[in-house]
Amino acid sequence: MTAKLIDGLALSKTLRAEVATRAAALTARGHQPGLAVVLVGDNPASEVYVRNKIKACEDNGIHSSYDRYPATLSEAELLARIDALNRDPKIHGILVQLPLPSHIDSHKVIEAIAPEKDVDGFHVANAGALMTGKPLFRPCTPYGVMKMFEANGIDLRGANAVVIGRSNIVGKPMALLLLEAGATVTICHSKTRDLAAHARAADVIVAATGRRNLVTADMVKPGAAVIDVGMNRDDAGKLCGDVDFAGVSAVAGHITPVPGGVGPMTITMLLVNTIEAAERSAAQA
Ligand SMILES: Nc1nc2c(c(=O)[nH]1)N[C@@H](CN(C=O)c1ccc(C(=O)N[C@@H](CCC(=O)O)C(=O)O)cc1)CN2
Repeated sequence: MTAKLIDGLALSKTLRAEVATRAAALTARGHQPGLAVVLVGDNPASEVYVRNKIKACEDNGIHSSYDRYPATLSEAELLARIDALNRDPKIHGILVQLPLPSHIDSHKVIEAIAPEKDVDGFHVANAGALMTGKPLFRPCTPYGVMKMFEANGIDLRGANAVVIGRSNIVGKPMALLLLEAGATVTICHSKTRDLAAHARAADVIVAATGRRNLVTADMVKPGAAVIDVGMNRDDAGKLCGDVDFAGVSAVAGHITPVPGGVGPMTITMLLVNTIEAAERSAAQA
């Protein structure tokens, strides 16, 4: 079997066109959507992601502001800036790029963002609401993965889904979204005793560990959908995921590439969440 490629760039193009249409409609009514992007420190990967987010806003009719701070910024200074952005009517979404420098408590920072502007969906109010099925925003990466399932006709009802990784950003919300869609969900992680046995029983695998080649062909049931959220570098410095792409492609039914898979969808869903925030705000004006 050769797996069907799930192309995150192509799906992003379609979804971003819808975002641009909604942004234009809001702008015509005097409510241009606005996203505030905040970056602290000089993590090179974060710089790339932030640059791509700002460019995606520009390309699709969303106004963006960019606060770029040195790693020496204090937690109090960052909290004061978030407070100002919470009160700025031109800003509908606030994105604080993670990770933050270690002297800043990222939980405190996320909790300072107004839940109705928390387009990352990380605030405890949105995380809790995700648990009960009614979040204002779904976290962008797992939300993007759900769109990939939908666009490729992958039926999750009754499917065995294995999520590898238990981060607040990907693993935990991913598991909740799969559960909401009717899958039987297992969350595996670094302490899981027999990862291969869990993975082999799965119709759907979402790998989000940051460990290169963690998922190999012998761990995949023929025909399974394999979604790679990993972002690693191989020995030659080339970007790669958590899945042995060449080996697993020969067994899986669907597979996402890295790059060009989940990554672009993360940015696309940030735009979608920002539009939704702006539409809610316009509806209340
Ligand atoms: N505040 C947030 N911080 C972080 C998030 C997040 O959703 N919100 N997620 C990750 C990083 N991330 C978004 O910020 C992200 C990762 C990867 C990509 C992406 O487009 N990857 C490309 C390759 C890019 C490259 O060449 O390096 C791809 O896979 O094709 C976008 C966003 C942690 N922090």
